[in-house]
Amino acid sequence: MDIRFEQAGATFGDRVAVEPLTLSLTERRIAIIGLNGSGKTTFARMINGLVRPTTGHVTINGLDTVGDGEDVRSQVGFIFQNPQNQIILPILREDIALGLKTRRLPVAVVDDAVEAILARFGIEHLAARRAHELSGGELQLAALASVLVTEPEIVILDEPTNQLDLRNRAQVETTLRLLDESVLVISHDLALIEDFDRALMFHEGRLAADGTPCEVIAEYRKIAAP
Ligand SMILES: Nc1ncnc2c1ncn2[C@@H]1O[C@H](COP(=O)(O)OP(=O)(O)OP(=O)(O)O)[C@@H](O)[C@H]1O
Repeated sequence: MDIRFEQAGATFGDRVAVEPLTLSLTERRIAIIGLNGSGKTTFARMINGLVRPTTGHVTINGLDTVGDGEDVRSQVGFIFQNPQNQIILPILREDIALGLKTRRLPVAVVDDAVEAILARFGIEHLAARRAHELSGGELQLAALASVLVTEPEIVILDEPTNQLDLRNRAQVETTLRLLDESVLVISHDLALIEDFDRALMFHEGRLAADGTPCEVIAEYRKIAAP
């Protein structure tokens, strides 16, 4: 994977959410940390084109997030802070199949892919369940399955362990550890990201630290200290 920001920044009205920055991300597991409102989600949304840069360019494997938006979104899966907002169809199996059906793939291909992803996450028993009945952890895994079934190269997760109990948190943590895809994780859960390949810290819209999780977490503790 090759994510490049070239003097790319984002403003909403006169509010600067992400100041223009230039960087290249090629590591497989990247963490994004920082205080509330520091620009993490905006930065992540710029990667799949959900937020267009107001200055500069963002490219993913050479594709521009604005000019090649559709191709970019097929390469970058995004799992939102509240996975319940992501599940569209009531029955989980149908929801997981949706992303493939919109690509007009043959039914047998869709069915095989859905069964494979359910098995990969060990959630076959949830396939016929209604999404609104699922627990937070089950829903988090279901949202991951719905995104990964379309085989994106990069997966972005916005606070994947937020509001999860210890058991569900461990389940999601293990799942993340075993993913083959490149992952970018926004998290306030520092234990989750401590063995990642690289960490970025945002502060007041600026990329304020970039290095190993150990180095960046130390910077974060400094700015978070009262
Ligand atoms: N759609 C929007 N319209 C206006 N302002 C926005 C919008 N999205 C984000 N902002 C502002 O941009 C800044 C950065 O927000 P962002 O959601 O990127 O922060 P964050 O670091 O992800 O925060 P948190 O940890 O609380 O989720 C904030 O001041 C926020 O109010």
